[in-house]
Amino acid sequence: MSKPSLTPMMTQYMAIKADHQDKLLFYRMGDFYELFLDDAVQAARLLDITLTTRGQINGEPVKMAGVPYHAVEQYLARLVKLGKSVAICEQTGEVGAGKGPVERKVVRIVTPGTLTDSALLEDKETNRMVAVSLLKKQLGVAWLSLQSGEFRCKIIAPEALPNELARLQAAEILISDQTLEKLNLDEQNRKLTRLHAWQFAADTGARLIQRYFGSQDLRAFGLQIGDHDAAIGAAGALLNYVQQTQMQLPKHLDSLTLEQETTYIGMDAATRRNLEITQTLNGHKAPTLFSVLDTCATHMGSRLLAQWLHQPLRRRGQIVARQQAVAALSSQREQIVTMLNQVADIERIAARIAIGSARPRDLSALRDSLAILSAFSLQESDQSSLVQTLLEQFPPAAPIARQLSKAIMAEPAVWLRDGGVINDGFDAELDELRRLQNHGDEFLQQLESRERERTGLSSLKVEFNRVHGFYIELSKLQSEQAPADYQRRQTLKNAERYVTPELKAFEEKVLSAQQNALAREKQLYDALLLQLQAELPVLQRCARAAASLDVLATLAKYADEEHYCFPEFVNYPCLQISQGRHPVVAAQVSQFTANDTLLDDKRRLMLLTGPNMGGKSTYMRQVALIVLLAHIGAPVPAASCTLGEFDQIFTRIGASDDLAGNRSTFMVEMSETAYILHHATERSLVLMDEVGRGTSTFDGLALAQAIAEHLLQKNRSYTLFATHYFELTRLPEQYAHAFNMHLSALEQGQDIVFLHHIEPGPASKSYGIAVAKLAGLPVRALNAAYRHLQTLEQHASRDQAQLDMFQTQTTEQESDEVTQSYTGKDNPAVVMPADLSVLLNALNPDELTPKAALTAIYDLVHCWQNHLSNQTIS
Ligand SMILES: Nc1ncnc2c1ncn2[C@@H]1O[C@H](COP(=O)(O)OP(=O)(O)OP(=O)(O)O)[C@@H](O)[C@H]1O
Repeated sequence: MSKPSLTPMMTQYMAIKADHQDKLLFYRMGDFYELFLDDAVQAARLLDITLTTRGQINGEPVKMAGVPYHAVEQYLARLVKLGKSVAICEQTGEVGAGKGPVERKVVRIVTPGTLTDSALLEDKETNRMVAVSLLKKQLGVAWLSLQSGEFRCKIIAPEALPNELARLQAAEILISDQTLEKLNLDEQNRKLTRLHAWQFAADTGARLIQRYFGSQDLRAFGLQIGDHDAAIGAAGALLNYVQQTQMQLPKHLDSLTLEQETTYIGMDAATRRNLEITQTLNGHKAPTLFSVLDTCATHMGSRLLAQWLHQPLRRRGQIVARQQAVAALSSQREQIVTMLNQVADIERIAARIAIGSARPRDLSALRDSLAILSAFSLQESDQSSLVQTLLEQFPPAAPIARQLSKAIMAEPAVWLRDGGVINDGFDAELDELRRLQNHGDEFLQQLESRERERTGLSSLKVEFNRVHGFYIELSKLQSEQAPADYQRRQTLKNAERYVTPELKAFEEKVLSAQQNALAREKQLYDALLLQLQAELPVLQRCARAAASLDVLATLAKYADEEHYCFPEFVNYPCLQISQGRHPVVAAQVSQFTANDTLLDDKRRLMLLTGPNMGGKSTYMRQVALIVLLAHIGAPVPAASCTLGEFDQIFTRIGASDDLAGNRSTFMVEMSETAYILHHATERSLVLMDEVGRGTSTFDGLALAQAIAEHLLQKNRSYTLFATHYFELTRLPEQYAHAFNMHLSALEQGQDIVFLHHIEPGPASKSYGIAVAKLAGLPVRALNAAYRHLQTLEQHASRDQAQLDMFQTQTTEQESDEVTQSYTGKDNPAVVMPADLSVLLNALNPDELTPKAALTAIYDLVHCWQNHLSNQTIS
């Protein structure tokens, strides 16, 4: 096949594209970024832009789509949200400098995990890139945020990966095909970026880490070749990827830390979802725990709050230090908020300084923010050592603020290329160039009056425009008398424009002064950025301290205004909450009923019953959210709260299909339950909401009972177990550590009033039909439901008799066998040996409909016959 004949520009395009096959290539042509061929087709579909053609290759039109350069950020943001990476190719050579197309180069690669541009980032979210590496059965995870400089790694069990990714809320996941094959990750996941396995090699990783931090030994980071190879490889892959996409390694990354499993309270992915920490179950951003609590003054504070909520601490010392800080800030909250309201997002500005993309307005905002922070003090900061440490981070920024005040104009231009960024008096050379330009006005005025006098022409004016530069203008009428040294430049309808040698010489001087001034400003600006890069650690410490102060002051508001209390931590098993509230639901309903909770070593499993809509899910989540808030050092929505030690929170709430993962609702329910039974300990909080309801009644009941028993006997976790299976409320008869509670409701005729109040003992009824009535089910259907309910209850009383016997026979050791014999409605073996007197006792003739009476007679006869035949056999 003959080689396609390409234009020089297409040849250049193809060569650049060959290095960026897996990305969309934005190829700069004048005021547009153009995409060609398949890239154009993809971009046209994803961005809804017009697909056109330009030229031909082998007789086929070349598909092309473009976006204007000034609006590129909004297009990039959309592509990145869709998980695409984009290579930005700029014109780097002089136009017309040589033969062929102007020189072009890829200057950066925009990927979901490496964003730093404020236009492409969510203000309140931390963008993290995570690398995953499996080496000899050891799974290493490393993560990095280019905006905050966070850089950490961890060794985890392979099955914990989905939970870790959920905790880190990864924007991009770097992984090799080999690792992906062995892990249970969805290959279609848009966040995956596949890299070669060699990029995760531990020895290369070690070299990159040591070189970046200028250290001789990995042990400084708590890492060791041989012990932590997978984590080292993952961290190395991240550094390499940043270098490749940013064309540099920015200097602001934190010292790499190895995170321990015991640092935070563990929460699996399902728990984070179910507790609606930063996202609702429907995928919305509000109302969530975060959206309700977040009144932070700065975006840095909001991001840190979200981070704290996803990483509740286990170390008591840290928690108590935060509690003390919140308490100390309470009386000075307004002062802090007023101050922070004037502080910009220093963390993100620092990141842009690190990669050299900070704009003039970033620096003026930084200057103002640092000046405010470094002058800030609090009177009663000595009540908390944490607050004192935070405040100590601000004064070292004062010299940077002073330097910026000297260097940057009060209100600099948006773009450096327009000039007007560097302050007057900062640089003698720049001042001189500017003087030349400004002096120009005086010169022009003098010239104008001189020429008027010389020519005696009253219409003479000296002016300037961008196209023609400086000129002398005369009206048409007087143009006849123009002196001989006036050279005509332009003819208008009513005027003539001229230049003189003197004016030309002046123009050259001014224009070159202008260009030189712009070039000098750029030089000075770049030098300033370099100086600031050396100050990055100060800036980052300042940003983090401001963010922490913001979050602590925000939490103080809840202690003051919403009557939240500080939990007390004890060294014995205890989960005691009095007058607890659900922070999100309480903010939404007009009157929230506060409720108590008490679990301890003797009360391990609460069986929670009550009508639909009675408040069971709300109550259970409220307990988990209070435990979570307690561990971020926040006050909690309760009158008092005492907590023992906690290691993990698990929830099995609600039913959702995982169609993409090829798992039915029931399968999801059981996999999540299996995970809990395998991992929960006696320090874990477990919420089980209606487990077993996804299958047939008997299977569901059998499973629910077995799961509750497992939690009681094996896991011994603090468990809240909500159920509609009333049979389960008998568990406390067998297990001393189980107890019943219910959410109360009042029945008024066929209607129901929810009290939402928790009370001891099991609920007496489920009120399902009353709730259906509230939901507006047609009267006809409701009446039919009442009739069916009556019939079913007659049958149930027979089944209940069987269950009674079944339960009295059960011992703890036999419970496994019993669960198996209790198999389901399709299995004839379900019929248990029946006791006639129990059946008869359960009958209430006054309440029987004729049909139910007939069924009861059949049952009795059947039971009697069984009894007789059993006797015959024995
Ligand atoms: N303590 C409370 N005080 C006031 N309102 C409450 C309280 N608890 C719950 N509610 C209200 O009742 C609604 C239903 O609560 P929830 O979903 O917790 O009930 P449920 O018992 O879990 O229902 P179901 O069994 O149908 O899942 C909530 O959306 C909330 O509006």
